Parts: sequence; C-alpha cells; structure tokens
Amino acid sequence: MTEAVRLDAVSKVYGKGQGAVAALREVSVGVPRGTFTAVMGPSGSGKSTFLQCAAGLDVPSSGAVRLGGTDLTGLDENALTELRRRRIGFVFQSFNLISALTVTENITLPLRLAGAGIDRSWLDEVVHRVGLGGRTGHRPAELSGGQQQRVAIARALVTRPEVVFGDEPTGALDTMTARDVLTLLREAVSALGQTVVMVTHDPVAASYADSVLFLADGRIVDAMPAPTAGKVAERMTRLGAWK
Ligand SMILES: Nc1ncnc2c1ncn2[C@@H]1O[C@H](COP(=O)(O)OP(=O)(O)OP(=O)(O)O)[C@@H](O)[C@H]1O
Repeated sequence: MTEAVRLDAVSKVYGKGQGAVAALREVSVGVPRGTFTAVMGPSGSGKSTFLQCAAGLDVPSSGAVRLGGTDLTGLDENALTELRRRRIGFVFQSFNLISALTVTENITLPLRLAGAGIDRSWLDEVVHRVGLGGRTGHRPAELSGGQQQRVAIARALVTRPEVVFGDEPTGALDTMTARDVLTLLREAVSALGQTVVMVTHDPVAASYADSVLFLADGRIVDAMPAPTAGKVAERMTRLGAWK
C-alpha cells in the first residue's frame, strides 16, 4: 500500500538553550493512502506539533516529511503555501469559515486561492455528501455548529487533497453532532478513498478511525489497529492521560 504522508526521524525543538522543549523526538511513521488515522496522547505529548509538521504548517528541526512523492524539506514558504492549498485539506475545531461568504463561496475558496477551476459535478457531489444541499446560499452565522463543520469538511474535500488533516474537528460539537461529523469523515475515507489524519482527545472519535497512533513525550509509543472506544480509553489511562 502506498503512503500518502511519511515522516522520517522528525524532531521538533521549540526555543533554545535551557528553555528548549523537544515537542517531537525522531518520529518515523507512514500513513497509508485511503485510511483514517487518529492521533492521541496526553496533553503536551506533541499531537498538534505532529499535525503541523506533517501538514507543512511548521518545519521540523530535523528529519524529513514527504507528501506523496514530494519531500517537504527545503521547500520555501511560497512552495509550502502552494502545496497546502492544492494537496492538503484542513478541518479545525473552530471551523475557520469566512463570515461574509456563502456556503458555496467558503467551500470553493481553496480552489479560487489556488487559481484552479471549479469542477461543478464534484462540487455538487461534495455538497450533497455533507448534507448541505439546501443551504448553499446561507452564511456561516445562519448555520448550526455541526453544519458549519460540514462546510469546513466540504471545503477540505473539494480540492481532492492527498490528505485531510483534522485538529480536534469535533472538539466544539455536542455528542450527537460530533457523531454525524465523524461518520462523514469515515465515509470520505470508505466511499471516496480520502486519507484522513485527525488529532483528538476523545476515544469515541478515535474509534471511527482505522488505527490510532499514540504519542507520549514527543514519541510514537503505540499503534492500535481496529480501535474501540474502550480499548483506546484504557490505553490512554495507561499513558497517564487522565490522572
Ligand atoms: N510554539 C511553541 N513554543 C514553545 N513550546 C511549544 C510551542 N508549541 C508547543 N510547544 C510545546 O511542545 C510540547 C508539545 O506541544 P503540542 O501542542 O504539540 O502538544 P499536544 O499533544 O497537542 O497538547 P494538547 O493536547 O494539550 O493540545 C509541549 O510541551 C508544548 O508546551
């Protein structure tokens, strides 16, 4: 199976000298294409740093990140911006929609920023899949939190990115709405072959993934295929996440 994204001996140190913090320590891992991976670990274990480095939003102190066949090491900021626009999708906890734009305008924004044409039938499919068919002219303030996150997911899918990265995408949603959003991400993987990597604190959210990577103190300490919420919660307890 080919890998959508690969990290080799990636380390990230914030600060210098006495105050330096090693947020990632020689992390090596590959994410197979068309899979759903959850990233978990105690607070401060390096999850956000992992996501930022894997997504080209932050530059590792050492080691290499590859997206498909592209080595991100040495790409300048313009090249990284271009790569993120065209080849990566993002879903954040806070939705990050533009309030002045309609649903359709928000969804198609990455295409317009990248100067890419809009494939109407794909846009229609994405809008239909996320269940926003009747809402395309609305603005974010006229939508519920769950609907806003659906717009963000559609925006992430519309460029057919190689990977969609999620940073606590259900963190701001109630339990039922979170389940709908997780089901949607699951379907993007199962039905569309999308690759998804999601940081979460929630064992139930992680149970929607094909596998879970556990980080502790900047290292990957375990990987769990076919996770259940119970098994994930137990592993997190053993990592000392919920003392
Ligand atoms: N910009 C920064 N400057 C200095 N230290 C940082 C910076 N970003 C993160 N860190 C440190 O790096 C370590 C890992 O942080 P990171 O945010 O990746 O952890 P996390 O697992 O996502 O935590 P949480 O679950 O609390 O969000 C922590 O010790 C954190 O304090």
